[in-house]
Amino acid sequence: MKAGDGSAEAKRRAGHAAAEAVEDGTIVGLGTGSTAAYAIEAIGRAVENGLDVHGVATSAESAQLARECGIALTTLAAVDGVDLAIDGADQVADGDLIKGGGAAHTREKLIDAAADRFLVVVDDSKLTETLSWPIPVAVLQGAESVVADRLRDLGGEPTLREAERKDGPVVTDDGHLVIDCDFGEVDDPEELATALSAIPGVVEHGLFVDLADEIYVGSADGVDVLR
Ligand SMILES: O=C[C@H](O)[C@H](O)[C@H](O)COP(=O)(O)O
Repeated sequence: MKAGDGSAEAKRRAGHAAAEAVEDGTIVGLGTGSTAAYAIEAIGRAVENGLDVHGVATSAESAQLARECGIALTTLAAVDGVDLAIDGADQVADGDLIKGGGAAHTREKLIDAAADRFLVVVDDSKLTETLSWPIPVAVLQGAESVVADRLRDLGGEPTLREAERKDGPVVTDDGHLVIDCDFGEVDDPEELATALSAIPGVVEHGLFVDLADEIYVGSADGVDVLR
């Protein structure tokens, strides 16, 4: 499940601009998805030219790309902190995000929230007035039907995410299932985020409230940075 239909050029611009914020000797959170991939590739080119960084990957996908790009990897457990994280988003409204279109939001939130500075990279198709994209909710295996009932109690329409080119549901890098829950327009993201986090069996949800420090928005004209 993927959001938006932004141009590759707009994504590339956002990813490359954010990668310029990476400083020598730092620990960098490496986001997941097609836009974050442009940032990872740009960091990789900087590493080839002598930049010394260690990456903390938010998914198997970003770890693989980082290795291909020559970026040394470490883990959250092995470092004192993350200096900067660069990650994509499926929808952005008033600085809040919906993430998890690639089912990576659990590790993404852990690493993005741990970073001193969290840069979001999106193309301009992701910007909206009010968040309304179905919210990805990672759940423990076996908890999907009780969590779905609780999501309906909150006014949502839950759908278990089905895998492509595999029978059955999507299983995340950490072995969880994903329910995409449509709440329509989310007027109070913080209230909904708190309610989702309180459901037993929910591992993590894709509402990222008040976490982003800067949002790099790529478009046909260039890059705007929203703070
Ligand atoms: O789980 C996936 C992540 O949250 C991605 O960062 C998000 O889906 C955006 O991906 P893309 O840049 O490919 O639209």
